[in-house]
Amino acid sequence: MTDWTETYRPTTLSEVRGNNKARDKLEEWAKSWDDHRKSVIVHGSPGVGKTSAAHALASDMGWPVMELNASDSRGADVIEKIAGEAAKSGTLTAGEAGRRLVILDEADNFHGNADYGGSREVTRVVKDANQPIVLVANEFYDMSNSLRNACETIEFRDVSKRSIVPVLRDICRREGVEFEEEALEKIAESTSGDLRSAVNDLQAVAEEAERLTVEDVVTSERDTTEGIFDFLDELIKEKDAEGALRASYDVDETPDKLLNWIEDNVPKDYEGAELADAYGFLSNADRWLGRVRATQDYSYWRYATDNMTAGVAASRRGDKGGWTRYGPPSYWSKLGRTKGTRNTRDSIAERIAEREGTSVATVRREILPFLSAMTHHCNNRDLTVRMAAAYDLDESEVSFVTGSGKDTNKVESIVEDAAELKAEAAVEHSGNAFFEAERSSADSEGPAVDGKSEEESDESDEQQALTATGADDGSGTESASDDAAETDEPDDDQSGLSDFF
Ligand SMILES: Nc1ncnc2c1ncn2[C@@H]1O[C@H](COP(=O)(O)OP(=O)(O)OP(=O)(O)O)[C@@H](O)[C@H]1O
Repeated sequence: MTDWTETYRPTTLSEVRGNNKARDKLEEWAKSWDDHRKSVIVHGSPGVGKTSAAHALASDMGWPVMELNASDSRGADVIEKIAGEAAKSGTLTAGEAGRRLVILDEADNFHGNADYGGSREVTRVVKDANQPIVLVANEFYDMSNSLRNACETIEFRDVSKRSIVPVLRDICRREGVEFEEEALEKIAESTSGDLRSAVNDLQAVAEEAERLTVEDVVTSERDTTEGIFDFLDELIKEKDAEGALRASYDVDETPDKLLNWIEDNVPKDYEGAELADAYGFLSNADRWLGRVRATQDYSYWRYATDNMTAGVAASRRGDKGGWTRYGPPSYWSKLGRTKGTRNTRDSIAERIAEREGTSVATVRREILPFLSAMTHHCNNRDLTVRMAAAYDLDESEVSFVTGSGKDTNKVESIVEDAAELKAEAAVEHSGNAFFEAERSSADSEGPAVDGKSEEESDESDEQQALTATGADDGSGTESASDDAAETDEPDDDQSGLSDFF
């Protein structure tokens, strides 16, 4: 059966649902392009219709599309050629006729591709473009400062349940699928803002059932999550490295989703040095996933899987028994999906980045998840207080990182204690209260680094350049620092977490 997300891809802007303002802005941008000649960044969570909107726009405007993405091997000179061609074609064919829309997909990933000469080159091309360019990105802040500043910006928000349900209803009618209204609502709810996932889920359930009922939706949700709980039990408590890897073959999840499940659940049973080791492996796994994204070379998936399964199992020390309430990656991995949480996350990340002298992207990908795991539900109160003190976190920020309720006495008292600690520290000396303390306590527990990161530092230049993907968030100033992240230089940021142990 064909993929419904393809069949029902919007062909005109008016079919793009749920982001009316963004849609109008995009249209306005295109219509006035001749006057401003700026490129535009369209950013937002996956599956909210950014790429579809760009294509729909082109079709509405009657512009042919030239699409490139970060893994394309064609390089910046190709974009330059396309972007610079307007002058030529403009003379051949009068006015708008020679116009085409350049869509740069995964624009937050270009710095990972050496063929493009890094984001600096892309920025230059984007600035001088003779054709309208739409840059599509998930993570606005993963693009360099100068690239962001050179462009107009349009944010696509998560699609509301209210906008998702009619899309699903429409598809059902066109496919001749009978449905309970409530079933559609259930699907819309569980995909929280991601319209593509909603359409995919709808298709998956509809293929199994004559008539779509709420029970069908609930059962299908349960089926896809059931296997994973058994796997987590095996990985975290029972199997050795090889067994854990084998067990993962039966799990029906992509490695990136699996990583979310593992990183959310491993702190429920691991602690101290074993947790630190496990996070070292998870962080390696995440880097391999980053390489997959940057290169579209899915053969790297297996290294990600090795790290997150065998690595995590091998980090276990001592027997684990009993029953643990594992849960879906509801908290941390969903952060950043809504604008509110994205703003909180980014504001904390910027502060930590400044304090730790690293990039916002590194903080977001590596340090915040780590802090979140180590202070989960404020279980380690002392550590949570030190963290709040070190980074000036208020109640809502502590609750964001730890996952605890904002108004709980626990969080309030932590923030009070943090204020006291800060006052004391101001007397002695300020500085990095949190990591200083962490580092010394981890030192005393023996080396926690898994050895893999050392191996990684022996990698080829090319791989180091790829590894640098996560380092260039552009939050710093342009020039020297950007260059370092975009060329072959290994970047200090990359050492990420392991440095703190
Ligand atoms: N706003 C929307 N209106 C209508 N359909 C949508 C919308 N968003 C997503 N879809 C459906 O999801 C599919 C994927 O959307 P699209 O690729 O445009 O999302 P995206 O935001 O670009 O995601 P990504 O960042 O992962 O590429 C579309 O083909 C369409 O079926």
